[in-house]
Amino acid sequence: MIQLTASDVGKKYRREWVFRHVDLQLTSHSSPTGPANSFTFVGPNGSGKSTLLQLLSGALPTTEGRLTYTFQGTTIPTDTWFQHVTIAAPYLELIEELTLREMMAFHQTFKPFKTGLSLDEAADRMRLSHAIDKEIKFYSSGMKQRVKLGLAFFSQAPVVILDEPTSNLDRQGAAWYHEQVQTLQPDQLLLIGSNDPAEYEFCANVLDVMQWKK
Ligand SMILES: Nc1ncnc2c1ncn2[C@@H]1O[C@H](COP(=O)(O)OP(=O)(O)OP(=O)(O)O)[C@@H](O)[C@H]1O
Repeated sequence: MIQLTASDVGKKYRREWVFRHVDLQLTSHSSPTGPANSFTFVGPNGSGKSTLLQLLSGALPTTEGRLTYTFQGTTIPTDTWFQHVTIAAPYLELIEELTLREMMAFHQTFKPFKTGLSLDEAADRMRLSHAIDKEIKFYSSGMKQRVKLGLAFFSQAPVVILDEPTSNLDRQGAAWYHEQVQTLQPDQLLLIGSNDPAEYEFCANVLDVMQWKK
């Protein structure tokens, strides 16, 4: 079981607080069956969803308060937390000079895929078999988004963070996203940042970041 705890966390850019006094306990399911447990952070543009997700991923430091991470009962040092997290977000770019095959092989040098998933199978699950040997710079924005999401869905990571997951996806792409979410395992924890109710309709835990802006 994976657990993230935020205790009185706040983030300030220059002189402005984005949010303060965030207390959270985010835990994956302890039962070995069923879908992954998920939490969605909602709020208007600029309210701090992406900032909070980046803090929780360990990519940004907090200004005040404390984040603690435990995996299977053991506390994980902050500087190795990133090994447990996979993230897909608009501000995280793919290496566009690589082909999809090369991108997936590179990604797996630090985040292996779930056991047994080959590169060809992964491309097939992204619906990108036909473009596996094409450089990503020649992909459409929807194809790139499927690559970002696929890398997150298929990685063997206990925490999956998706910021604006269906941006650039058409209706078929959005349906594909919903299918893939269902394949996350019960011992994985899914965290979403969203403004679009259709992307988190399955999620039982919806948290408005505006509550931490007072
Ligand atoms: N690197 C930065 N330096 C200074 N201010 C920043 C930085 N990143 C974000 N901010 C500010 O922090 C606030 C929260 O931004 P954030 O991107 O987290 O919001 P968001 O809820 O994800 O917005 P959106 O829905 O538009 O993606 C905004 O006021 C933004 O201008």
